[in-house]
Amino acid sequence: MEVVIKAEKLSKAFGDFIATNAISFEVYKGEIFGFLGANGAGKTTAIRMLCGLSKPSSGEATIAGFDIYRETESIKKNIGYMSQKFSLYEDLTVAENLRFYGGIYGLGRKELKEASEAVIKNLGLEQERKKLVSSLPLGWKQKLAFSVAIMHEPKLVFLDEPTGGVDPVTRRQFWDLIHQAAARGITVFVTTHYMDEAEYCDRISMMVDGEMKALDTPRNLKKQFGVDSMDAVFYEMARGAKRSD
Ligand SMILES: Nc1ncnc2c1ncn2[C@@H]1O[C@H](COP(=O)(O)OP(=O)(O)OP(=O)(O)O)[C@@H](O)[C@H]1O
Repeated sequence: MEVVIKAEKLSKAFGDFIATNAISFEVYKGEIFGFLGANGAGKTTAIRMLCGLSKPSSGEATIAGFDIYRETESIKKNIGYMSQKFSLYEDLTVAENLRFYGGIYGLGRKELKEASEAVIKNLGLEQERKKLVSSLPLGWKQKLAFSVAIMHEPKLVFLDEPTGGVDPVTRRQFWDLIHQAAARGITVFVTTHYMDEAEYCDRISMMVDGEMKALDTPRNLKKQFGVDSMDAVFYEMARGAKRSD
């Protein structure tokens, strides 16, 4: 299996406080990897290091084979990123947003046109292409934002609570898009607070107080804890946590 993320004892301290404490794990090509943990568990800090945005205090990691200390430019070209706070330009149309971001990702004219058409068709936005993004429902904006984040076919996409605030049906549709991307070989690294979503991941890791306390398939984790839902696994893991953010 091709390793897309490899982290070894990756740590980040802010003064005396260790936000992320010696986490080690691997994520494979095309895998949907859930990165769970209560607020303040250290997820965002870890993602920032993996994207090459923040220098670790210690430890090693590679993303698509590139070193997170020395090859951050190559990492940026090979990843996509979307968070709940990531917003498209509300005062640009759907088509203009696609053109704008495609340009930033360095797509050529022909590639950009093809990729934009593919997104519009896949999301069924043919009638909306000339509408301002501000006029779209939140769920559509999120689906569009995700599609934009993978327009350049990155090896890996980071999704930081991508579905916050939308209803279960729309979340389900969003996850269909995630599965499509993974089936094309894009690795998906996703944080969520929704435990129904955790069930859709191939493997789940659980961060507690900066440490990675569990890493397995949802099925094995439920078995390990003798419970029948990811909700119960999460509760069992998080209830001993000291941090409350
Ligand atoms: N720049 C910083 N300086 C000091 N402390 C920080 C800094 N960034 C994060 N922290 C602390 O590190 C801990 C982990 O924060 P982090 O944002 O990584 O958690 P998280 O798991 O992503 O939580 P959330 O789900 O709320 O985003 C928190 O206690 C936070 O206050």
